[in-house]
Amino acid sequence: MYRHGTSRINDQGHLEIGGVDVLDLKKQFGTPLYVYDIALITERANEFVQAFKKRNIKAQVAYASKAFSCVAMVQLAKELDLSLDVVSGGELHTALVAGFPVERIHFHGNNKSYSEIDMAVKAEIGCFVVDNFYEIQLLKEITQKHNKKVSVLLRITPGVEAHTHDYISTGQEDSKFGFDLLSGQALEAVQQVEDHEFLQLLGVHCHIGSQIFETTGFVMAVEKVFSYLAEWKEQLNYTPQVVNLGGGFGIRYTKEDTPLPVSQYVDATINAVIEQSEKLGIEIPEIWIEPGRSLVGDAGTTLYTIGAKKEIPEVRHYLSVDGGMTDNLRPALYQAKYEAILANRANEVSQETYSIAGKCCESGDMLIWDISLPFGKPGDTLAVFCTGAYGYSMSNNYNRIPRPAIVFVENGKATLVVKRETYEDLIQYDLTIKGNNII
Ligand SMILES: Cc1ncc(COP(=O)(O)O)c(C=O)c1O
Ligand SMILES: N[C@@H](CCCC[NH3+])C(=O)O
Repeated sequence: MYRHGTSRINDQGHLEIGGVDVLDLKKQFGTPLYVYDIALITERANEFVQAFKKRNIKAQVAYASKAFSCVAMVQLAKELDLSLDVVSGGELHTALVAGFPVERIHFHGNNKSYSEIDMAVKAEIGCFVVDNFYEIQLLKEITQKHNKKVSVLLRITPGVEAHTHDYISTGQEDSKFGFDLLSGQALEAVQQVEDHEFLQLLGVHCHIGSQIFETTGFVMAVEKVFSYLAEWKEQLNYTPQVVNLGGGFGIRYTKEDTPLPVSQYVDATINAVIEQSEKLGIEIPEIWIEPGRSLVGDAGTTLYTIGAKKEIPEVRHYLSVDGGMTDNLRPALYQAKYEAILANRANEVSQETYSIAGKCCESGDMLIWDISLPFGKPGDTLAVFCTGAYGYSMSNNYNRIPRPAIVFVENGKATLVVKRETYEDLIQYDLTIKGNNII
């Protein structure tokens, strides 16, 4: 077993995370269950923060809460001195309820609604990452209405294609996100923001994609951004206070993945920003980044109970679990790969190649296509690793399956932070038809 954070096999041959035997977690909270290793999230956050501190660079490390948002996670991000990236009214509401310092909240999104912007302006959040002209227009109206100034970063599409799955690369020119550079849209946006009394232009933002294993894309993005900053300096005498390079730092899901140490990503971007600033003759701007997956991905493990088995001789051996694409959409959406073990017999030798099926009425609801495990039987506990990012946050109720509970584990203690959904929760918005009356 590859060791993630505090995970280990204990004397009973069970998987243990954060000093807690996962079979005790199963007994107490049931399955499927998302388990988060808090020491590992803390370690990752510190790695990012220290990588900037070491270089004496002014920075903000904003946790991209789309990766995993719930009140307890946002509270943890606050404790870890991170900033917070939100992309919707819902994520913003979670942050406000969690008491996250508003000045460190950054609001993203390619189609923020009037009411979402209104909510954020009233809350006096730290900055808007503005995506398009419609949003500039809404911001003008809403800031004027409340007589409040807001800080703005302009999101641009740098035209850099990161080597990742098509659906998760966002920096290429043909993207729904951000202002286009080539056509002059970005320059026009700078002018519009600069000219408005309630909008303060802090700088630029770009994000080239997700699950990236090399530094080249980030360096190229910096070079591209600065080539345009040169133009803006010359034409508008504008220099940025902040350059935000987004998130996207890859993690190890399986042995095919080869992520770099956090400091290597950070150092490469710092070096590129310093080099380009010197070339341009401007003060080094603050560098902001937005890691999501790399802060919480490998800290999450999902526990399932194995139920049905189906053996098709010489074709495939299926093991079905009590969750699937409802709690982890990534295999179905991106053909994402995961590693897993039998958590109740973790020392036993693998004897069989299995395919792990979810319980949804969907042939594509497969969590893992091929994995070697000891002989599996109903009641065994399967632990799937690295499910901490975009698992719970993309979970759904397909087939009216309730969402799992979430526990945080640390120093031998487990804390329930999100309750398991119930069947009653599932029908809470349903109205009953009686005769012609909906009640
Ligand atoms: C603008 C922006 N920032 C940050 C992130 C977080 O990315 P990741 O979870 O890959 O670090 C994303 C998602 O790709 C994003 O779109
Ligand atoms: N949800 C995606 C990443 C999208 C990142 C957000 N821009 C994933 O699971 O990998």
